[in-house]
This record gives sequence, structure tokens and C-alpha cells, in this order.
Amino acid sequence: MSEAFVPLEWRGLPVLPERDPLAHKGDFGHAFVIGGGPGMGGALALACAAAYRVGAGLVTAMGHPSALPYLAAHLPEATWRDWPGSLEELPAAAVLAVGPGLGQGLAAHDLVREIGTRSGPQVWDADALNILARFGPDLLRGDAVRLFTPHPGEAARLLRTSTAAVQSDRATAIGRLRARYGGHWVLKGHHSLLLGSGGRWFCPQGNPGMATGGSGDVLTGLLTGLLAIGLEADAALSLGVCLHAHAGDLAAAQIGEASLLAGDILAAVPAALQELRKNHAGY
Ligand SMILES: NC(=O)C1=CN([C@@H]2O[C@H](COP(=O)(O)OP(=O)(O)OC[C@H]3O[C@@H](n4cnc5c(N)ncnc54)[C@H](OP(=O)(O)O)[C@@H]3O)[C@@H](O)[C@H]2O)[C@@H](O)CC1
Ligand SMILES: Nc1ncnc2c1ncn2[C@@H]1O[C@H](COP(=O)(O)OP(=O)(O)O)[C@@H](O)[C@H]1O
Repeated sequence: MSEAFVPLEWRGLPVLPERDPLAHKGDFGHAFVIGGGPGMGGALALACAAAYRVGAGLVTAMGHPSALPYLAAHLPEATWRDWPGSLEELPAAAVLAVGPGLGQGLAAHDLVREIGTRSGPQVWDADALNILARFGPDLLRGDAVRLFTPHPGEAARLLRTSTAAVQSDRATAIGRLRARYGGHWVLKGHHSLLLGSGGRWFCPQGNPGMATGGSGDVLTGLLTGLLAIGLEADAALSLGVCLHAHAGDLAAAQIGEASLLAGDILAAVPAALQELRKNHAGY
């Protein structure tokens, strides 16, 4: 790609909108996170909690029944729906995330195909990307805002190439992903690359301690929550990726990279948000 990717300035990012004193939870959106197949309820719980942590008014987890204990134990604030089931009852404009721990069974395929026809904002991650890779861009039918969050292995599947080829020229890979599937992209990893409708950026923050199970599920939830509170796609993408990386840096500074868990990144999100707000206020 000829055009350069520019560093995202943490201190220049938008802050979350101020809350009106008369606000109620309906003012902050309703996010639906679809995932949590057998053995992977934790991914769903992490993503739902992250959506709440950036201010979504209500978060509903939709997962395999075996995921329910994870939600009950870790996030009683989330409402719950079992899958399989149709998404027809959801409002057309509902903000959806699909993929964290979804698995790739038949029920997952049906859900992903249905989401491909919907028009509300969507975040695509993990197994939803693997299923998309299998079916190709024809699966994406509805005219929706879509944020895609592949790691290099998922990007390779989407492009039908190898992880090494993606990593050898990440800028070209993310350009090819958008050319093939449309939408807004983050190619995760060291210095994640972002390709939005209004720019090309890389995130200079983050650390290898974040290479730990569930870390990407936290990112998916942050992006979903930011869409739910009404941020437009580029703002949600840039703020979400930098917030995640900065929270990872705060957590690593406290407990070290080797010990870092995805839940530590999640726990550091409020401090990262407070820091961002103080920077804007000029403290
Ligand atoms: N607690 C839970 O419930 C959790 C549930 N989870 C759920 O598990 C499901 C499977 O997801 P997954 O990402 O673990 O498997 P998968 O897509 O095969 O990718 C692995 C391969 O991709 C590559 N690769 C990845 N990153 C790379 C990088 N930075 N840089 C370079 N390469 C990289 C690498 O390929 P290789 O280098 O070996 O060719 C690697 O072997 C999914 O639904 C997810 O949500 C997890 O979120 C964990 C917590
Ligand atoms: N070496 C690294 N430096 C900075 N960030 C990293 C590094 N490795 C992983 N990350 C970040 O951690 C997250 C890992 O996501 P992912 O691979 O999807 O994990 P999981 O599937 O376990 O949730 C991504 O946001 C990625 O950018």
C-alpha cells in the first residue's frame, strides 16, 4: 500500500460523551454479544463485561446453555438468551458482536449467516471470521456498519494465505481484507493496524503480555460497547483499540507481562478511561 499508516495519539482520542444528569440506561444502547460455544463461556463473559465497561446501557449475552454459569458467576449485570435461536426478534438496528468463543458448529454457521443479512452495526471476531472465511464475502448481504477484528491467523484464513504471508506485509494484508469484505478493520498484534473509512493508523501502545487467551475477546466487547453508546465506526475503532492497548500497558506495569490475564486488561479499562478524561480536561 502506498499511503502510510500514522500513529494513533492516545492523548488526542475522543473521550466518552458526558452523561446527561437525567440519563437512563436506554440512552446508552443495547449490545448483544453472540458467542460462548461449548467450553468457551469465558470468552463471552469477557466481551460482555468489556461492553459494559465503556458505558453500554444494557448488554445481552447470547450463547450455548453451557456458557450460562460463566455469565452468572462473573457478570450478573448481563441479561441472557440461549442459542441456537433466531435473531428475528431483535430490533433491526441492534448492535451485535459475533464470534467470541462461538465455535464452528452448525448452529454457529446458521447464526453467522443470519447476521450477515442484518443491517445494524456489527463487530466480527474469532470464529465468526473463520466461518466468513469459509463462505466468502457473499455471506455479507445487509448494508451494515461492520468492524472486523482478525488476528494474523484469522486474517490468513480470510485471505486464503498463510499467517507468515500476512505478517510479512501487514499493510497490504489489511488493504486486501477491506477490498474483499468491505467494512472497517483492525489487524491485531504488535502495533495493531487500523483501516477505517477516514484513515489508516497504527496503535503504538500495547505489549506482548497481551498475547494471552481472551485478550481479543475484551477488545471485541470494548468496540461493541462503543458502537452501542453511539460512536461512529472510525471513532469506535480507534478509541477501542487504543483503550485496550493502554489498559494492557497499565496492567503490565502493575503485575508484569508474564502474569497478565485478559481479565487484568478489562480491570484496567476504567483507569485508562479516567486518564484519557483527565488529559482532555488539561489536569
Ligand atoms: N476463555 C475462552 O473462552 C477463550 C476462548 N477463545 C476462543 O477460542 C476460539 C479459537 O480462537 P484462537 O484464536 O485461540 O484460535 P485460532 O483462530 O486457531 O488462532 C490460533 C492461531 O492463529 C495464529 N495467530 C493468532 N494470533 C497471532 C498473532 N498475534 N501473530 C501471529 N499469529 C497469530 C497462530 O497461527 P500459527 O502461527 O500457528 O500459524 C495461532 O496458532 C475462538 O472462538 C476464541 O474466541 C479464545 O479467545 C481464548 C479464550
Ligand atoms: N505482541 C503483542 N503486542 C501488542 N499487543 C498484542 C501482542 N500480542 C497480542 N496482542 C493483542 O492482544 C489481543 C489478542 O487477541 P486474540 O489473538 O484474538 O486473542 P484471543 O483469541 O485469545 O482473545 C489483540 O488485541 C492483540 O493486538
